[in-house]
Amino acid sequence: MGKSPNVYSFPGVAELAPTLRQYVLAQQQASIERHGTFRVAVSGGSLPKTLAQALLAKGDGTPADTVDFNKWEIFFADERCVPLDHEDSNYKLLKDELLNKIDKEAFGEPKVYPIEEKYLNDAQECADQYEKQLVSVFAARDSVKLPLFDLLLLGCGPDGHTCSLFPEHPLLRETDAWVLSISDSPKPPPKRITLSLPVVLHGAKIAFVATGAGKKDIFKSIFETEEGRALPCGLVNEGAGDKVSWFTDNAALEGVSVPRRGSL
Ligand SMILES: O=C(O)[C@H](O)[C@@H](O)[C@H](O)[C@H](O)COP(=O)(O)O
Repeated sequence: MGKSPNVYSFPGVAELAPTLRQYVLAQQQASIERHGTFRVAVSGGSLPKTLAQALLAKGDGTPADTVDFNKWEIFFADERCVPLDHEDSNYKLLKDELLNKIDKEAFGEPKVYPIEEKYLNDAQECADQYEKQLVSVFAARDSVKLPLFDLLLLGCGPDGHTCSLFPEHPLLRETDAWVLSISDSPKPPPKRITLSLPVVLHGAKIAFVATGAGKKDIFKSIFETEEGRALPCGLVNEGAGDKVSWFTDNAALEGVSVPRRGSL
């Protein structure tokens, strides 16, 4: 890819949120201009909370600073195979943190694509059916090789995983399927579905949101070492170059040698 990812660093989440908002709304605007909707994939973890902080903030009222949720189509970059009202569900997390708090009168309502509960017992079936949902939105598999998300909003685990793509896992080598199942996730719960690495890399923009001193070691590895470049987050950096942006904080980047900026 050649070009490096953009790394943005802030004193903390409160300072990061307005820039994340600006970034997401710029992608929203560009996507609506391109094709009338904004197709986003989101992860679980700490992301929904930070995203809510960014998106539920009071804008300045201009179109460029207004979230147009009616145009949003939200998918899950990864999901746990549990009922949608289960404490482990990424859908529930997003609903509790963001969706339920949207002022729908003012900002509209996103179309959300959760996994289908009837397939929960079989992770592979759950993944296949989720892929079918993607096919129905992004066009038939025979007409597009990969779905094109306008924006993927992802986390970075302490081992360098992203979505439910874990270090050295065979799923990282999958080149055909759009959505994969995993039954031995090292992070509980074990049964999950995840977008494949080629789908992530194909995204128009990819943003990692990861903060706190707990990320220091893994950031050092990802940004400074060969080994780290082979971890799932490192592979996204390598494969998607400057389509990737990292929204992080000074605590996570302490002692990490990577060029960073404090604004877009
Ligand atoms: O379903 C999941 O487990 C998440 O999608 C996962 O991939 C998460 O994004 C990372 O583990 C980072 O989590 P934090 O943001 O909490 O560090």
